[in-house]
Amino acid sequence: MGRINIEKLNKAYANRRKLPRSDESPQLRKGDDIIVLKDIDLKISDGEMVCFLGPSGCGKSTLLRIIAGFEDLSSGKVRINGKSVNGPSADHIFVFQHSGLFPWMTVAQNVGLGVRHLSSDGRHKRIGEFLEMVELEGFEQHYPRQLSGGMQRRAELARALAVNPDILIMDEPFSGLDFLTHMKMREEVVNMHAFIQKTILLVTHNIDDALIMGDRVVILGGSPTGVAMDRKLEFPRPRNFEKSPELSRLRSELFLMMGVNYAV
Ligand SMILES: Nc1ncnc2c1ncn2[C@@H]1O[C@H](COP(=O)(O)OP(=O)(O)OP(=O)(O)O)[C@@H](O)[C@H]1O
Repeated sequence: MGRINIEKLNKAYANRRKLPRSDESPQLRKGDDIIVLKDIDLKISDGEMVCFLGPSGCGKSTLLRIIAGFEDLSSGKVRINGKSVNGPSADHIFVFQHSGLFPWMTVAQNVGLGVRHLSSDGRHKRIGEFLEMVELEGFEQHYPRQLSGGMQRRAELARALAVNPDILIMDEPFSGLDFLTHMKMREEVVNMHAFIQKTILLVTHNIDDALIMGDRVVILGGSPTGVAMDRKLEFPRPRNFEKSPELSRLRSELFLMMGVNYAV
């Protein structure tokens, strides 16, 4: 189960830069707190795919790091399945990283990392299942350097899925991929989500990705950052902007919210 409850979450970092302060324009001094996230309230249901959008530097990654337990919050509460987060939990959460494969291990060994507790047969079966899901059967004995960038990303996805986490955290999972691989990977994540029904938190800069993939889109914004928009996406799948005027209208609305007048 992957239920997340965030209440009145605040996060501040100590300012390490020394800035001048004049009476006319008081500025932040070294040691003052910089508030990054303010009063974030979110309830995420088990199995929901939530896409987070927001301007660069607004605190999307910080929020996910706090949920994953890698970072402390300054005040407020984050609960996963009713329990307060106190540090990373490998049982519940898997953070999908690109370039996360170990180069000295084969694809099968990399994918099998999180399932070492299974018997040899069980491990073999699990590795096979997920390599098949990401269409990498036949590449078990390859090393990461022998795979294309897109194949490496799919192997990383198989590794994340093999762990069978309650919550999968993906911070810009498609960055650096070419257009077609990006589209394919996006489709794979949507299909995979429909199949495994796990909670997925995905940070992206790409409005189309959020609208095509998410069960819900959360836009972070403002200064300090709060939840600027939280919208359920109840559009049927596969989603298509051309066939759904309503989805297309929402797309234009989001582009405007992000400061772009003409969505292309
Ligand atoms: N360890 C840290 N110490 C001080 N400030 C930090 C630290 N980590 C992040 N910040 C600041 O917190 C803010 C939010 O950073 P974060 O990386 O969460 O933003 P983001 O929305 O994920 O950005 P991007 O979209 O560019 O990846 C930024 O202003 C950043 O400089």
